Amino acid sequence: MKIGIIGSGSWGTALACKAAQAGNESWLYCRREEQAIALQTTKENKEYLKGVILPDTLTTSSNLKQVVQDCNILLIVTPSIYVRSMLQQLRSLVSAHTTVVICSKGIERETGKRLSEVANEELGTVTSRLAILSGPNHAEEIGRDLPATTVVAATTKETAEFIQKALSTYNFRVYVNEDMIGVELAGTTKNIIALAAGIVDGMALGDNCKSALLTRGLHEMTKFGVALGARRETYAGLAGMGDLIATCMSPHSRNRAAGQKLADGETMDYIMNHSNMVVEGFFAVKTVYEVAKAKQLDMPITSALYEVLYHQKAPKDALMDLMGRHLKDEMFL
Ligand SMILES: NC(=O)C1=CN([C@@H]2O[C@H](COP(=O)(O)OP(=O)(O)OC[C@H]3O[C@@H](n4cnc5c(N)ncnc54)[C@H](O)[C@@H]3O)[C@@H](O)[C@H]2O)C=CC1
Ligand SMILES: O=C(CO)COP(=O)(O)O
Repeated sequence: MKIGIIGSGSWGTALACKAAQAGNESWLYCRREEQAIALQTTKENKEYLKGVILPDTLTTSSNLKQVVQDCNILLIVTPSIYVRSMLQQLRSLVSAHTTVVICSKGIERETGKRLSEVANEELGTVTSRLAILSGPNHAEEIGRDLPATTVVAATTKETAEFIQKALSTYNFRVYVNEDMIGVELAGTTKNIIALAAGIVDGMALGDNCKSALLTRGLHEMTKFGVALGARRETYAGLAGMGDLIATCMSPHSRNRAAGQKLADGETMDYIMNHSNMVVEGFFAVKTVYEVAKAKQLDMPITSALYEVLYHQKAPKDALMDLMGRHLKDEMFL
C-alpha cells in the first residue's frame, strides 16, 4: 500500500518510519525541497527527530502531487493551525479511495471546529473515508521503536480497522475506537493540562499537587468532551488518560516544557518565538475556553491557564484561586 504523510516535523517523520516498517510504501511530504533532499541523503531528520535513522523504504518529496497521487492512506500531521489550508491544497489531489487520517492534535482556532469536521468540510465531497489517530505517542520514542499504542477512530469501523492493519507493527499496537469526537477532543484538551503540569513542575509544587491536577484535569477534559458529544469511557482509555499521563510526565512533551519555562519566568511570547516546534496547548486553551464559556461549562483549570497565558496572571495567584474555589462533590460533572 502507498501511505503519504503530510508534515515532516517530529510526529510526521516518526509516523512515516512506522508506515514503512509496517511494510508499506511510505512517502513523506516536505514543504521545502532542501529539506526533502537532506532527509533522503542523510537518512535523518536532524531538525525535528535527531538520531532516528530513516528506513530505505521511506521516500521524501517536496512535490505534493507525487506524494498524494494513488495514496491508499494519507496522514495529515501538520500543526493544527495549518490543517485547513493544507486540506485545501489536497482537495484536487485526493481521490475517493484515499483514506485521510488526521494525526494533529488541536481544534480550529477561529471556529472551534474539530479537525475532522474541518476535513469533512474540505474533503467530504471527494472522500468519505476520514479518520483520527491519537494516543500516548511521543515521536522521539516511537522513532526509536520503543513499544507504543495508539487509537484510530473513523467514520466507519471498517475504515478504522483498515488503518489499524496498515499501521500496526510488532512494536506499535493500533487500537480502534468508535468515538471520533472523544478521541479527537481528548488529544486536544490534554495539551492544556500538560501546560499546567509544566507549571506545577516548575514551581516544585510536589507529587500530590500534580496528581490532583491530572485527576481533576481528566475530569474537566471529560466534561468538555461529553458536552460536545463524546463518550465518557473514551477518557479512561489511551486517547484520554493514556495520553494525559504520557504528556504530563514526559521530558519529551513540548507543552509540559513550555509550562515549566513559564514558571521559570519566561513569557509565553518568548517561548513561542524561540522554538521551531509546536506548542498546541497554547492555541487550544483559548479556543476551548471560548467554547466552554459559550456552552456555560465550568472549566476551572482551563480558565486559570487562559488567564495566565493570555492576561499575564501570575501562576501563584491562579493556583491560589483554584485552591480557594467553593468546596464540592468530586464526581459532579
Ligand atoms: N511530536 C509528537 O510527539 C506528537 C505530535 N503530535 C501532533 O502532530 C502535529 C504536528 O506536530 P509535530 O510533528 O510535533 O511538529 P513539530 O513541532 O515537530 O514541527 C513543526 C512542524 O510545523 C511545520 N510547519 C511550520 N510552518 C508551517 C506552515 N506554514 N505550513 C505547514 N507546516 C508548517 C514544520 O514544517 C514542521 O513539520 C501537532 O498537532 C502535534 O500536536 C501528535 C502526537 C505526537
Ligand atoms: O501528543 C504528544 C504525545 O502523545 C506530544 O505532546 P507534546 O506536543 O506536548 O510534545
